[in-house]
Amino acid sequence: MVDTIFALSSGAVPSGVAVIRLSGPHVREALTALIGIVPAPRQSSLRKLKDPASGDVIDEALVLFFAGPASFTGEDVAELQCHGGRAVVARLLEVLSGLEGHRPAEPGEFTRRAFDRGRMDLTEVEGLADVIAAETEAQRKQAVRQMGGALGKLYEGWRKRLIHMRAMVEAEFDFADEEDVPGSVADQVWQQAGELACDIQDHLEKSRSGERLRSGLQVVLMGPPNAGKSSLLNSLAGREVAIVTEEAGTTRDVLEVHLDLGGYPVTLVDTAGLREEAGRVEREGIRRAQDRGRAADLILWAREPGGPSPEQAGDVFGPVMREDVSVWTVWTKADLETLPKQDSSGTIKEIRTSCEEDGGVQPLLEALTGFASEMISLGEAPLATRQRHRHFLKDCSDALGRAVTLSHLPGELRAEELRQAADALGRITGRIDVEDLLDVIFRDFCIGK
Ligand SMILES: Nc1nc2c(ncn2[C@@H]2O[C@H](COP(=O)(O)OP(=O)(O)OP(=O)(O)O)[C@@H](O)[C@H]2O)c(=O)[nH]1
Ligand SMILES: [K+]
Ligand SMILES: [Mg+2]
Repeated sequence: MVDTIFALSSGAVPSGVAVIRLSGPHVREALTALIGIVPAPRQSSLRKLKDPASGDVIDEALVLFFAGPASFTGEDVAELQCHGGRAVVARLLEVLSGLEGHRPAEPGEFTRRAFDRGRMDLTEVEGLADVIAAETEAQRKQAVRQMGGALGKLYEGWRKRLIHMRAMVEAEFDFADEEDVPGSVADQVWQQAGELACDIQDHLEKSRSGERLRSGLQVVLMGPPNAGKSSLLNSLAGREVAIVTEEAGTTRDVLEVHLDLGGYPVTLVDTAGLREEAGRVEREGIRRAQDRGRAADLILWAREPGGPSPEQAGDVFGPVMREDVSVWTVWTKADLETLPKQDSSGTIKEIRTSCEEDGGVQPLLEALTGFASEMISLGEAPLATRQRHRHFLKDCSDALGRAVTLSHLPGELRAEELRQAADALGRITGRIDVEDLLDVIFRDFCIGK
């Protein structure tokens, strides 16, 4: 028989209320041991929780019982909403450990059981993890949508269409000798397959948006030592995160803050000033700065009056630049000197800032917010949110592309490509062989979920 698992599902104690959750075949026994009865399902009742060994009252709690399979995990589930005192929670967990067939849950194990019993597909599981991790409004929206099944439904719909197409093609093989089957069924199928290929390609192209929203945009501050990068980070974050001194080479490690810009998540990264001659520690800092720059969605080049442009920075910055990443020039210390006339060609974005003036970084904040909303366009259609989705979507799109374009191949081979395309989608939702992926996906969860 499977174990009954239990865990503290609410946050750190002490807290006003703590929720201890149980799931498994012995939940009814546990309730009988603790409160003397199994309460009616889905109705909360106030009960005294007693240690079954001594009869000692541990706490008073609201007790909820969900009879399987109509529960989160599909098993019998109970929730004990007790007071969130350390001793209360510790004692309850200890008592539960002592009960026959009970053990503490592993991270993500409740959700794993829900998945194993078909209560959720993998995209819903991932959506749930994202709801728990969401830090901004746009992230929350996307996660709730995915948890509600929008993405899984989209993929399942496509998969069903592919299965249907394949059935049509194969039916035609079976009836190929018979006169009364119209020869154009397969032609229609290949046309539908072509349309679906376009839909999937379109979805794939937008997938970066969903991934960016999930993980946050990476905006990296770079520039020569003393350009004012750390001061900018502090001003944008509204708190003293980084050390600022007049000494060139103050920042060595990479520092980051999470900003919520109009609901969009932005990770702002401060880095060591770039220069050719540097000591050992600083050189390592510069290497790390270059690594972060290479992974950036946007680089803010900090330039004080008289300082070098990105192009003038030479070998320390040159290798960091990529075709597809924007670099903005952020003029710093604008309170000190009148800035040179700005480049009006429109090819490079230039923004004036000062950390010594009220509202001196406001234009930069606004520009960043605009950039984030452009990079992450959250429309009505659900977006792929993980590299994993993109990987299998690409497999699907490739197989479908072959099925559609290789019209000189025998129908059997083209039908096989349709099967592979459908299977790739099934791997995203977890409908087919994803055993190797499950540990990775559930590992991200906290205990109690
Ligand atoms: N007047 C004025 N001084 C500034 C401004 N921003 C930064 N400074 C000063 O410039 C100096 C360097 O600032 P930092 O923020 O440490 O510069 P950094 O680019 O992080 O320097 P490193 O970490 O050493 O590469 C400090 O003395 C700051 O007080 C500004 O907007 N106006
Ligand atoms: K400095
Ligand atoms: Mg610094």
